[in-house]
Amino acid sequence: MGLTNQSCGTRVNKETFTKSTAKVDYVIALAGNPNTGKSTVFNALTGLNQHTGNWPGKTVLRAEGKYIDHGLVFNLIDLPGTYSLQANSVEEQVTRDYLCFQKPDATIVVVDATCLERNLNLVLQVLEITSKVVVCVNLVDEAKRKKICVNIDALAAKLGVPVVATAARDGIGLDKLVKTVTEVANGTLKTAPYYVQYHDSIENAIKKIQPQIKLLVGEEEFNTRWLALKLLDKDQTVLTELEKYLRRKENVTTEIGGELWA
Ligand SMILES: Nc1nc2c(ncn2[C@@H]2O[C@H](COP(=O)(O)OP(=O)(O)OP(=O)(O)O)[C@@H](O)[C@H]2O)c(=O)[nH]1
Ligand SMILES: [Mg+2]
Repeated sequence: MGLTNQSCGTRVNKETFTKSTAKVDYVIALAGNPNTGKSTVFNALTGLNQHTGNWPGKTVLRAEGKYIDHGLVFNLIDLPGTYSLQANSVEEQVTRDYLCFQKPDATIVVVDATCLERNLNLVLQVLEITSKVVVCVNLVDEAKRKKICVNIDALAAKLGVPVVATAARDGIGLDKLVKTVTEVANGTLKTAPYYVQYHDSIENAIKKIQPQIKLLVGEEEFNTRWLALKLLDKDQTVLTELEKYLRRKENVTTEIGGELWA
């Protein structure tokens, strides 16, 4: 089945869209290895309702656009292609910081059906940051040509998040992708992500410092297990971003406090 008027940015009724553009109901991130079809998915969903620029302070292209599903407006962010979230490159840092500190309502991880194993490394890393994930197994047409068959249900059961097969260039599977993303974003579809278990010494260290991190950043704010891992890793870039985030939060609280007392 192809895209529907209801779900697709390119085909959505212009009048309906214009009325709703002022508000955004959900923010959705698109992540994935380079060349997996992220921008193809992005363009198919947002059509002309998109704009590009650079990420603040970086020479990395940022594209974002809107689409509508069931009257709700979704802001889609096309993140740079990355093989991991180790922050070894500016692209990896942009993607990791966005997922961690901007906290999108759902994240689509686009993977290549013809080389799934290599792509799953990033999926596992994204799952460590956020549980609100939909895996989009793209290029299934190419996989079929190479006689590769991906067991979508088995993959979903193993990862604990929904998995949707697509051939984005031909618009195949995108309506199901949109529906699944809506369900994950609004919480009607609950996920139970697979977490990598580390060596006992690391797991014990995580247990020790996680409560301290929860006290510092608040329980609901972040995936404190992931932050604990990064701190154990002595990842300075995460510390810097966390400090910035906490400073911003403190300023907002002070401003709100000032308004209340004024
Ligand atoms: N056969 C086939 N080709 C596809 C599909 N989706 C995307 N492509 C092609 O794959 C190539 C890469 O697609 P992009 O959408 O640019 O991939 P990307 O993930 O945005 O790439 P980067 O931004 O460089 O990381 C393009 O030539 C697309 O036309 C698909 O489902 N099937
Ligand atoms: Mg792209």
